[in-house]
Amino acid sequence: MLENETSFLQPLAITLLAIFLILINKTDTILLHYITSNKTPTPPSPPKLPIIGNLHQLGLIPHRSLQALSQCHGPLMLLHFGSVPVLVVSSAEAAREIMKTHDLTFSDRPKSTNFEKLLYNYKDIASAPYVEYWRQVKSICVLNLLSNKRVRSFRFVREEETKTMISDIMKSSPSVLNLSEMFVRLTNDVACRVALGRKYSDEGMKFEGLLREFTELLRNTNTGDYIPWLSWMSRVNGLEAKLGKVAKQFDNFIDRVIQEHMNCSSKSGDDDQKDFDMFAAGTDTTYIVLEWAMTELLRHPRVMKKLQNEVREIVRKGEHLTEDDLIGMHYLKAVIKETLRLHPPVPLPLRIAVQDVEIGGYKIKAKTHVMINAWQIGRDPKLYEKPEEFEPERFLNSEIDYKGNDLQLIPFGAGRRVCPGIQFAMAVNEIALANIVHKFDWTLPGGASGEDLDMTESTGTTLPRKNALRAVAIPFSC
Ligand code: HEM
Repeated sequence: MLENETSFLQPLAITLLAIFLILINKTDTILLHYITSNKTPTPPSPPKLPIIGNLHQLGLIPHRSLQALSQCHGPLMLLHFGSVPVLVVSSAEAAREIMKTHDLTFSDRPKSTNFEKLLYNYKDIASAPYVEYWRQVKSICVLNLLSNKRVRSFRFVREEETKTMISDIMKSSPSVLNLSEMFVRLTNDVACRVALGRKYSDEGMKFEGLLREFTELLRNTNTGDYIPWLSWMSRVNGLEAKLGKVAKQFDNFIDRVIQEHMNCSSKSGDDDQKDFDMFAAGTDTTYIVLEWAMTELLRHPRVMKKLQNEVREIVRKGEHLTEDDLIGMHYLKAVIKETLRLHPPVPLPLRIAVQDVEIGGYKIKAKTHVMINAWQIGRDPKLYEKPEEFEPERFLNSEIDYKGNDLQLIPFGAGRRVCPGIQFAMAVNEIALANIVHKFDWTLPGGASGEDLDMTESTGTTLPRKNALRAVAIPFSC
């Protein structure tokens, strides 16, 4: 019986073992198939060179070179700047994935030696890591300086400084004016008065020169950030020494400001810390809007005339233009919006992935830098008719806004790290532009035509004109 049973069990055991082995083999194959078919690809990449990766493809005007590359490789492409992977985002849908859907994953900023040296080891809001410190300083800054209420309360500063600019223009008419310089001074003076209690431009070129060097250094990138073993270059080419010098001078300046505040017992040292961003993020962007708006108006006499008509109808000649008058100036707002679409002062806002994530079917690894091509998105023919034309009318009856809700227009970014200075910047720009076109008619030096106006863009993280904008003001007489 037992023998019989054994003889029955033996083939059964062999059969079971065989089934088991087949199953294992099958499971293995299924698993392998699953793994291979589920292996998420990385975004398309143009071929790269050893050591420098794709850095050579950036050219002098990166947002334009990246636009050309994305036309071959798509709205999500992976480049390598030296050893650093950089995801370049070139469509509104892809930007939505980064700045809205996966905002938390991309809530950090890449490190930069220049920011580290100039901004007290990332103590400013714009480059601070996404931690409690960032949350606190951003809310202090918004509460004290940038909320709607606070921005409204600084109205008299904007009106006074605009008046000073208009009277300077009046004095120099009909000579050729450097408008770029005037716009820089206006925005710096407003920012200094609001954040530091007084302006410093009346101390002559020393302060303005320091601010210029400071913002230029922040605009530039350091080779060592992308190719670490080449970081010695900044010692040889003088960049490190310059960073040290400017950081020291800026530190002395801030010390002086704090001392002045303490003497007046009006502000605490902590309060002054939040003020750095007024220079780092605020002034090097706001004036750029005025610069390009006037450039486009000089190139498009039809738009200039239409804007002047609107402003001059609301505020008659000889009357004083105030912020109350801006409410009805819809064309003015459309002109500024159109300027922000074509010339976003920060063309390539930067983020960094804090963890692995899948975007648009592609795998993005933690620590990948992200560049959102806001400049290209604003010129996307799928989103805008005749995208290269300056036509403020497109925004007259449009709901599209620039506050970060409509990803097709993101000059101020979007999501958690959106710019908190939108109201501040727009308030300065609107009153300044309205006054400039209200009080003067404008021509180009030597009677040049608008079509001949040089449109070359500067290079760097912000996008001013390469060459200063010069024009002639003729006081409006009838
Ligand atoms: C037209 C003028 C301005 C433009 C176009 C602009 C643009 C931007 C952009 C694109 C960002 C990055 C947003 C993102 O990553 O999503 C940013 C961040 C920032 N901006 Fe502005 N900005 C302007 C004016 C200002 C002003 C006037 C201030 C302050 C007075 C300011 C303060 C900041 C700060 C503190 C951040 C960092 C926010 C963060 O990282 O959480 N900006 N800005």
